[in-house]
Amino acid sequence: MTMQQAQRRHIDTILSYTDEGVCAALSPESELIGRSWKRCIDEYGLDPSQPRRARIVTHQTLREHQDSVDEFLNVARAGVEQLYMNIAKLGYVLLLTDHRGITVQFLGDRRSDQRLRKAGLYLGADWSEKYAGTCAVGTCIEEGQALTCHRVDHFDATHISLTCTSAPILDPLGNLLAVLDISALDSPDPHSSQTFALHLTQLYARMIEDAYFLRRYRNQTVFRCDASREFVQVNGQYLFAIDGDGCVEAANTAGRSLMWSHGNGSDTKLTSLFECELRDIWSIPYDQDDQVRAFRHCISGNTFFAALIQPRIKSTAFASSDALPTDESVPELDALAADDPVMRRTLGLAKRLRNRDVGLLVLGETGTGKEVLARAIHQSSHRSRRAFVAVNCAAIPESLIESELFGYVAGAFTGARARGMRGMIQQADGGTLFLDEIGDMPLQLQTRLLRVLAEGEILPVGADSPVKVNCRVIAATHQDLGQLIEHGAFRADLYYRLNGATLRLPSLGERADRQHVINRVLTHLIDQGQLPDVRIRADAMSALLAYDWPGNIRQLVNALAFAEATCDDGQITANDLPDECLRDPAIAATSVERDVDPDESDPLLAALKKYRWNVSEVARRYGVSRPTIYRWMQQQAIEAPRFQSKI
Ligand SMILES: Nc1ncnc2c1ncn2[C@@H]1O[C@H](COP(=O)(O)OP(=O)(O)OP(=O)(O)O)[C@@H](O)[C@H]1O
Repeated sequence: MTMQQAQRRHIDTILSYTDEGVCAALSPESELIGRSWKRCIDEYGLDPSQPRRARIVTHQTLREHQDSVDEFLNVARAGVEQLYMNIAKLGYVLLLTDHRGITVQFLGDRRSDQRLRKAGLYLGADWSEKYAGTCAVGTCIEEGQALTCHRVDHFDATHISLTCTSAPILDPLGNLLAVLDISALDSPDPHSSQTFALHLTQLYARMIEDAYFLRRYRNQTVFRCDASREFVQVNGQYLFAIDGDGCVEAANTAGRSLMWSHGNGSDTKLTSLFECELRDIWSIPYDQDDQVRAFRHCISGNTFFAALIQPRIKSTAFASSDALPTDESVPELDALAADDPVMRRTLGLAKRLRNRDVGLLVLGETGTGKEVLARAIHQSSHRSRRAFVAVNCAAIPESLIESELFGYVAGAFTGARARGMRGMIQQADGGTLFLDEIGDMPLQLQTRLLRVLAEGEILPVGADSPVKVNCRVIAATHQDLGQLIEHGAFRADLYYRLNGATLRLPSLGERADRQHVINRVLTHLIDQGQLPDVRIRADAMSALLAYDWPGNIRQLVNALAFAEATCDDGQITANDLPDECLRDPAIAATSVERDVDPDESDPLLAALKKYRWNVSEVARRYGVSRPTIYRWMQQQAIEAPRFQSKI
């Protein structure tokens, strides 16, 4: 049969499948192929009688797809090349696609270039099911499992001479990251000829996935275990990145399946997965020959052998407050809190990491003091003699942020300074770069920033050669970066690069040491010459402690400045505080109303009359400040009678 005849026959098969919903050519185990054909017809509206040419995306689009998995591609390279060496002689080519099915890496025989390109076995080829129809990559993406799409399993008649085998590669959180595929232009007829290809592809996909996992969690302790004592160190199947309390922060696919078998997908402690105590885990020696210990799995009762993989930066693995001493005194950091448990933990971690070059991510609501913490870390570190450069990614217009951050050379663009400009990253050389509101950094710049962090060099706008920089990066945000990653607005690899450790700042309303913060902020404002020497009286302190501070420490700073401007004799009383810091005025009003003239329809006017237009007294009764009473009077057009005091 000629190729044309075979294609014609295939089109007929699919058309009859469309009409009858069954196909004798599909074996029962091809249920998944049948489902994909159905999707092609019902969901994507593909027409089997109109075979499509392979779609190769433009160079620019390819770059964008490659950039989005940049760090992963670096890790995957060795595994991909090794697999290709094993299969090239058998006539296979290798494709690595991103999670959308775009081929971001390709290894094939140059001599067959033309044929491969035509068949879509090429860099930049789009193998999404939506475009290419049923195929190994696209169907693997949709079904989330490894498969072989052999010859007439393909939907599109152009592909029926191909045999393709794909396996998914997941990131440490279980999301699809990439698809590994091996394909051949020609192959023997039986489907079973590809069984070995399927096993090999799955094996390498797992190896690459694990290499990426270990890379991502290189700064953390990884608990690696396997049913075989001999294999655990070379190729242990189950990987768990753990913190100092033995909590699992991430697991590879095999590890996750062990957790699920436990009926607990997240928040699992190793001590509830295996019959052991925390000290049994930490007593596994890192540096001795016999590094393996046996543990019994709680559910199955099976024995697993475990080893620990040491973090590259030891201290980040010991997030637990009892794993390392935290009583070291670091005045710059100690000053930020008194007795609040969350702050104690945060500052303990900051102390341990202040002299490490690991990226830090500071999380907290707006105004909780993220920049203040970043400065304190810088001041207490060996970088303190060099610059601390703060960049607010949300405040710089998108059009300027690139040149502000990376700088530019003379004549780089119209309007540029004649001598060029050193960007903020370069200004922070030797010191600390604080990237505030990192969640607002445009995606394209995230890619460039990732390179800076990975390679320690920047390329100013318009420059030919990169410049070396060595700065410690502390990033901060009040946004949920996990959600931004899910919506494609933030790069997962940048997140992991920035997040060597997370430092959380509680909101002011939650802090057990609010009084310390209030006193410290006041002292700070006075020391800085921003306020004269004032004192907070007890009634004001009670009100400040009772308030929930939605604007956190920034709001506190403003409230104290306001109160100082209103107070007499350098003493801040409750009356001097802004309204919002006091009791709800409506509630206050009801208590005032009780003892004023019931015939007066306006309670404020009644109160003013009752207290002989003594605004301070009325304010005190309402529990608000004098300016508030004046504002209310203005709003209600109430005018105080002239010479009231003489009446
Ligand atoms: N421990 C502190 N002592 C004195 N002042 C503080 C302290 N923490 C924060 N502040 C003050 O509170 C204000 C807000 O602090 P900062 O800018 O660090 O908050 P932030 O969390 O970075 O805010 P944003 O999310 O809006 O960027 C600043 O005026 C800062 O000086």
